[in-house]
Amino acid sequence: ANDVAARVTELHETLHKYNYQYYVLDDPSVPDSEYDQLFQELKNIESEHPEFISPDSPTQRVGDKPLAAFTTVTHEMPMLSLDNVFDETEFRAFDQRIKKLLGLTEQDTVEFACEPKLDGIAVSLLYEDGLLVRGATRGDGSQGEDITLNVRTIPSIPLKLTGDGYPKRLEVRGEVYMPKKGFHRLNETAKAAGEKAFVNPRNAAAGSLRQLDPKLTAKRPLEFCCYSAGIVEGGALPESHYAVLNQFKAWGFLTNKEMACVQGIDACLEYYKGLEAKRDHLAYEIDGIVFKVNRFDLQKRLGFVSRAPRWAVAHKFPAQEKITV
Ligand SMILES: Cc1ccc(Cn2cc(C(N)=O)ccc2=O)c(C)c1
Repeated sequence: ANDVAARVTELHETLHKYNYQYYVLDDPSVPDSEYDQLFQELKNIESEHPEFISPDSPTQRVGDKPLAAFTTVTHEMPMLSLDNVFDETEFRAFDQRIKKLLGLTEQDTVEFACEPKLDGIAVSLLYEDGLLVRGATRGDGSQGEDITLNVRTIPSIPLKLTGDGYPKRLEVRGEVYMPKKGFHRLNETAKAAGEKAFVNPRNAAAGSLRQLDPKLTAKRPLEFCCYSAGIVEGGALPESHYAVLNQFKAWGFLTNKEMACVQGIDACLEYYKGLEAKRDHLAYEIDGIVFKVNRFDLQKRLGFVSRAPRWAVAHKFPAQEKITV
């Protein structure tokens, strides 16, 4: 039996590696057929030897029975909302306020982390000893719904963290979204089946996460992109936001390949204009750019006003005329 155990371990490690290459690096080293062959081999071993089934096995993503209802999760750390700015004047005022509060001069520049604001659903993922133990929606920021069974079906959400050095308890926050291609394919299928179409990818992602039956969620083309940490216990993270995102990528999470770290508000405006120009060609819908003061020590000095941090804003794009599908 220990050669079965050895083979199971080897299959876990190999499939985990291939998933990472495919979903996080977007650079598979083997054809889908080879992945599928190993996946089927693991499924066969598990059906003959159920004692070898573990929660982090790639075969355990789709739960079999629907929930009667979602239970409520109280976030140990509230999931914050961001202040919006809508134009360059407001954006520059944001930068001025920060420099004033930090005692910086006109000539000084603050380093900002820049990320597209994906138009999806904010989700919290809790990992204990590297294993995914809970997924929850943001809800009202203090309480959300437990959607663990549904987030497990999303291939770009790791069931087990990659590599090592992660904290004992780590909460990873990010956006669950539906890429445009998957959205249009889903609506074609819905229309062909005489079902209602979704108005936009954000609603489609929300509707897919709110399914009580994880088998339905598993059929929806959802992705997860991380954007911050929540709880960190029994370990430490890097000292800046951008470094944390790169660390999350090493631990198995998808990060947005447009993300950048720039010096000063003028560079932020260049980044904003650059991304606005290519917004229609992106594989996913975005409704602005999130700019964060990159260094955590400066974030701490700036703090929050009520629930929104002083150190970050979402700089929104002008609303687009919605095409009716
Ligand atoms: C049959 C089949 C198997 C796998 C996949 C997608 N895919 C590929 C890999 C890979 N190439 O490393 C890894 C994970 C994964 O999910 C598709 C689309 C179809």
